[in-house]
Amino acid sequence: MNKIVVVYKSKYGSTKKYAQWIAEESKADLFEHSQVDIKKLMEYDTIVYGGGLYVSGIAGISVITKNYKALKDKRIIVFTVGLASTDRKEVFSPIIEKNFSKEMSDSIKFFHLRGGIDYKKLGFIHKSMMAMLKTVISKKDSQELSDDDRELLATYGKKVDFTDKSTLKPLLLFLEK
Ligand SMILES: Cc1cc2nc3c(=O)[nH]c(=O)nc-3n(C[C@H](O)[C@H](O)[C@H](O)COP(=O)(O)O)c2cc1C
Repeated sequence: MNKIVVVYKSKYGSTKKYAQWIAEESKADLFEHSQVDIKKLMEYDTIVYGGGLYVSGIAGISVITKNYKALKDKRIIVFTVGLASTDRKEVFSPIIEKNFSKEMSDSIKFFHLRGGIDYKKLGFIHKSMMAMLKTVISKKDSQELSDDDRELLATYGKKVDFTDKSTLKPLLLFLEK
């Protein structure tokens, strides 16, 4: 039997929502990342890890990367949840390079999903970081702006939610294999 576990770290809830959907659809066990250790993870054949993106870091990913030696013969799937649109591979290659060794990235299967942001709910540090990012983007020439830059400027200070269950289809199909 293929025993599946979904583990996630979510600061504001988007990653948690996707993790719950995946666990429901694949009848997997579900844990917040602080509830698992290597002993728990070793009980499963397939590990799905989801983390929110914060300045290109994947929240809580060390539970996989630090334990990779013990986990490497398992099927590992990592999904990231961020604001950036997910159709541009060039955005995600550096994120994978930053968070994983070559050995890890060759054997882990990655999926990228869109989350959301509610500026009212951001903590002080995150609010300041987003304000700095807005300042940097605002200084760019308009020809230099990416679609994501334009979207950030248009939605800055507001609430946006791009979470969409249907975007999980490729991940769920992969899990069925
Ligand atoms: C300080 C900060 C940094 C962020 N950095 C990124 C980033 O590098 N790439 C991205 O796509 N989204 C980024 N985001 C957006 C979050 O990834 C997005 O809000 C996501 O839905 C968070 O998921 P969570 O609520 O499950 O933690 C950032 C948000 C904040 C507040």
